[in-house]
Amino acid sequence: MSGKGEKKRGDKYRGPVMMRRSQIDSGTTDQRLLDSRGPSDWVHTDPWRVLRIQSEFVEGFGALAELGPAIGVFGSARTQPEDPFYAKGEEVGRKLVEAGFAVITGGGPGAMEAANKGASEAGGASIGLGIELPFETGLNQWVDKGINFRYFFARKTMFVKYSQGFVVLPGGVGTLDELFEAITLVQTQKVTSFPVVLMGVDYWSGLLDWLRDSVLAEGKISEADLDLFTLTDDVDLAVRLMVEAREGRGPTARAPKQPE
Ligand SMILES: C/C(=C\CNc1ncnc2c1ncn2[C@@H]1O[C@H](COP(=O)(O)O)[C@@H](O)[C@H]1O)CO
Repeated sequence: MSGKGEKKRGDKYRGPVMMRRSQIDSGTTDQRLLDSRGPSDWVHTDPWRVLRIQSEFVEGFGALAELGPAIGVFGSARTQPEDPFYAKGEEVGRKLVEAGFAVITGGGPGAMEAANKGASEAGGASIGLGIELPFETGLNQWVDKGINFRYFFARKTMFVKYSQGFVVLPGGVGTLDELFEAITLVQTQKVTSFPVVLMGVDYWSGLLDWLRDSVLAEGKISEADLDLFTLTDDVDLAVRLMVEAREGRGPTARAPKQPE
């Protein structure tokens, strides 16, 4: 080597960094990594968390990239196997698979387990996006591919990115959160052609009545927003709406937002 960039005896390189005189430190990068037993407070800092968050996106995208068309199924973690909606969840999972969809759930117990069971027994892709909770439940036994998330928001991104529609079985706050997340994304046209089916007429009617009688009446939503979901007990109808959306002939398709 010659000229300005000439490598001199005594120069020390660490990767692309050259050090001379007082800047030279001892040992190798490997040694510093493997030998260090310093304070560990930094693992609880936000910059470190950002890397963990990033890794959840990387793992999620990597695991689901080749999934093919999928439908998210939400519903109560507390639905017991003897509840009629457990059987309904199984039917939803099975019929979605028969229509060529993968099934994505929260990977937990109850309605999630039911949908995973139906999907797995039908020989389809049964996916569970688990979430770390203070009361650990783990992935249900019918999840055939599972990812465990620390962060709800990373997990939610996976649901929306890899699902082409949602079927929502009766549930509590977790289910309502997922339902309204989906509806917000459709209403604001962040996602298009995205059917959302509320399964269980008796269970969900009160919510729809309130949306119409209070929220719409007070001008907080528009009439068209009430058409963003379909209320039914009919699993075949739910699946048909998903198929129609996949084929681009769904009633839920809204004009895509103009590029900014
Ligand atoms: C409450 C119990 C277990 C909780 N375990 C969960 N595992 C995975 N995902 C969950 C869990 N709890 C809630 N979720 C998510 O929210 C929805 C269900 O919430 P809900 O409040 O029960 O309606 C569900 O779709 C998940 O994505 C032990 O019984």
